[in-house]
Amino acid sequence: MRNVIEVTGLRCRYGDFEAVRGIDLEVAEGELFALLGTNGAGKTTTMETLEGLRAPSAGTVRVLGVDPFADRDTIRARAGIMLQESGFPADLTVAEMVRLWSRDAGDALDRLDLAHRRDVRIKQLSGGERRRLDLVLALLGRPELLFLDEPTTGLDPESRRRTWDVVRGLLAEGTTVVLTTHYLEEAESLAHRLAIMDRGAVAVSGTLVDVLAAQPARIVFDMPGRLGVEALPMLAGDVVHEPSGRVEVRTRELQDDLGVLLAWADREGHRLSRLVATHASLADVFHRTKEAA
Ligand SMILES: Nc1ncnc2c1ncn2[C@@H]1O[C@H](COP(=O)(O)OP(=O)(O)OP(=O)(O)O)[C@@H](O)[C@H]1O
Repeated sequence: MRNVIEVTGLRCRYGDFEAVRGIDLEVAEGELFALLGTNGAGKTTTMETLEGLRAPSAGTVRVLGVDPFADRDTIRARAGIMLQESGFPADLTVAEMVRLWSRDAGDALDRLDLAHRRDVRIKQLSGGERRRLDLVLALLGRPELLFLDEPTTGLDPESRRRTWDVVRGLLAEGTTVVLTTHYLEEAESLAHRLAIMDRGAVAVSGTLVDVLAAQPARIVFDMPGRLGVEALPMLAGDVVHEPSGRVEVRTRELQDDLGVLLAWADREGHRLSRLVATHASLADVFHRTKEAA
């Protein structure tokens, strides 16, 4: 698969302060790449560099085969950009704003549930509606590469799901997407590949599957009766018995340990109430990253 973005040794300075400290990134055609990190980690600075809005202090950046800062025309023609904050003319209506950008809004207003707000002035839109309008505008011209900087901040759960559906539709059509978000479940549901930044550096990166598989999975249940952990069968994972009676098994052998546990419960006639078995979440990976820092 062709790389749409290649970044090597990227550094970005604001005066004496180095916000991005030598990062490497690759984004393949047609994938969704999530750039995650704590506040101030350097995500927006990196995105702005990829979008051609900022020159790097050092390193090389290739986007769609060009240097995005030197060749902004290429980026403008082929990429859609949804910034973290947009400065729309507040007195224009939604329809006027869309016409200003393009003759053909296609069904983007419909897809993002804004068609009924066409004649409303931008200043009268709710925060969530404005965010959806940002996305509509980024989609005009059917870009092959889309930058989404915190696209669902301020959206209610239904609008967020609708936005995810739109993004999934774009991926199915072959669009490449670079996303930043503070909602880890958003990245977990959409990303093929991700990087977690911490204070200007990449702390973790890889495919979503590999990043999650690197952390132990978890089995949680209420210990039956008044049994102690010594009653449990031999498990590969570490067992923690909370005073509340809840047991947590952290394991790299989820399927095997779950099988042993269920066979034991069956044999002994126990019910494991509130049983949950789950692979690691991005939230687990994120917290580990912060603990390790
Ligand atoms: N114009 C600027 N001048 C000086 N420092 C800046 C400027 N813009 C950003 N910074 C600093 O650079 C660092 C990285 O900022 P950046 O906005 O890239 O982080 P971020 O990961 O996007 O954070 P957030 O999640 O809060 O949006 C922060 O410490 C920030 O204070």
